[in-house]
Amino acid sequence: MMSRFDVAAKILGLDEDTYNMLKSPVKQVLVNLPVTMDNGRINVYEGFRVIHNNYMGPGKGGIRFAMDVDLDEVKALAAWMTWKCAVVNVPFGGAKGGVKCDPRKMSKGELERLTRAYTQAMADVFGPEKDIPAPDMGTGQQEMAWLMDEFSRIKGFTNAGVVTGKPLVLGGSKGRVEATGRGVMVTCRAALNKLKINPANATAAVQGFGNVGSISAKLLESQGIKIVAISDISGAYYNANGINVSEAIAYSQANKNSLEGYKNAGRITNDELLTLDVDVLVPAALQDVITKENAVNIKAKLIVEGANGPTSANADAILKEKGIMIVPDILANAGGVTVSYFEWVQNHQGYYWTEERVNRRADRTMKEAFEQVYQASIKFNVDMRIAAYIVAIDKVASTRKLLGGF
Ligand SMILES: NC(=O)C1=CN([C@@H]2O[C@H](COP(=O)(O)OP(=O)(O)OC[C@H]3O[C@@H](n4cnc5c(N)ncnc54)[C@H](O)[C@@H]3O)[C@@H](O)[C@H]2O)C=CC1
Ligand SMILES: O=C(O)CCC(=O)C(=O)O
Repeated sequence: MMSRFDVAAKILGLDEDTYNMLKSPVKQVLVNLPVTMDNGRINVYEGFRVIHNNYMGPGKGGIRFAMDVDLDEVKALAAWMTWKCAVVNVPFGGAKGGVKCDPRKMSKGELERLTRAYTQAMADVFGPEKDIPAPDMGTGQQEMAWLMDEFSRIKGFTNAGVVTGKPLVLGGSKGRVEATGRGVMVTCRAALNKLKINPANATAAVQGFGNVGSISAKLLESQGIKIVAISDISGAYYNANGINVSEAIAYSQANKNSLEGYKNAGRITNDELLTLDVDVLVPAALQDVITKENAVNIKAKLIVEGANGPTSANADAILKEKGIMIVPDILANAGGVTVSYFEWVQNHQGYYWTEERVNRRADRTMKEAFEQVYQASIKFNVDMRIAAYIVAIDKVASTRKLLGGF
């Protein structure tokens, strides 16, 4: 995060005071969460919440349940949220949370107790006008429902706007589940258009088959793009004739959210998927999967980053040299936070929008953001990632100057 920030800040001529204010998080909270397990023992989990910045509005960002979460990762993810919200003009600052745990090895009851313990510990941090969490890796609608319930109990009244990505019956927004993948599809189409590649003749490989990966694959397929490879933590699956994504989703759902044993494709590794001869590569699982080691072998003409931080900083230069266009994470996956913002607006209005309205507004936001970043890349003669940082840092820095107060 910092290496890209530094490049963009230098091009923008950011003054040292503003640079110093933007580079560090405004708040970092670390908690230990004792949780009674089903066997009666107590496990203590480490939890984090970082608010990177709140100049543009309350903190906003997901909660990650994963074994490798640590403070450094959450700090980077929170900063990315600041830049992401600015790129799509969502009036929020950046935040992120995490709990070091393996949700796949926990029962539903254990996950509920953990989510409630985390919410209790963060009750003074969260708030609809302060810091608004959402789902990220390892969490989804159910965790958001528990979080809303626990927060509402603590505050003594129903508080829907404290969290987004909720189930519809609790004040969730239509279109939020699909929003991140939809944004990937919209920005992918915009990029293919610039590259003069017809989607009907294009092939794609998608890494990760959770919320972002599976829906990106499904929506890219709906645009005529042939999905030749998909993957999840169990491995990667390749079929040169195209994978039927709806069928793969149904298989995964019936198989405890795993593609393990998926038969209608040959087995390859997650690393092999990244270097397939395809037009579009969508990394939609983990960070740092595209490295300086494998970047030289990447054959895709376009990378659309569904995941946060999938490309390491030193791989960028190699990809640029190879002429590969990247739609960077802070643009490509911003459809999720855009519809989270719409959800928060609907919670405040107490009036709920149709799916058609949500999608139309989100698509427009994503197309406009793509074009703004694309134009900045031409104006400053930089790649799309640095252009996105330039657009975002400029907005946040100008807001800081208007706020004054020093
Ligand atoms: N859910 C959302 O709305 C948003 C998510 N993101 C980012 O997208 C990425 C994926 O998030 P979600 O889809 O929400 O998570 P998820 O938990 O729904 O799915 C994660 C997927 O990654 C796979 N995976 C895990 N370890 C893997 C490995 N070593 N190799 C290959 N695949 C592996 C899992 O099997 C699963 O299919 C993360 O980087 C997240 O921060 C970004 C913006 C919004
Ligand atoms: O929907 C949101 O508020 C944030 C989602 C998120 O964590 C992300 O975009 O990385």
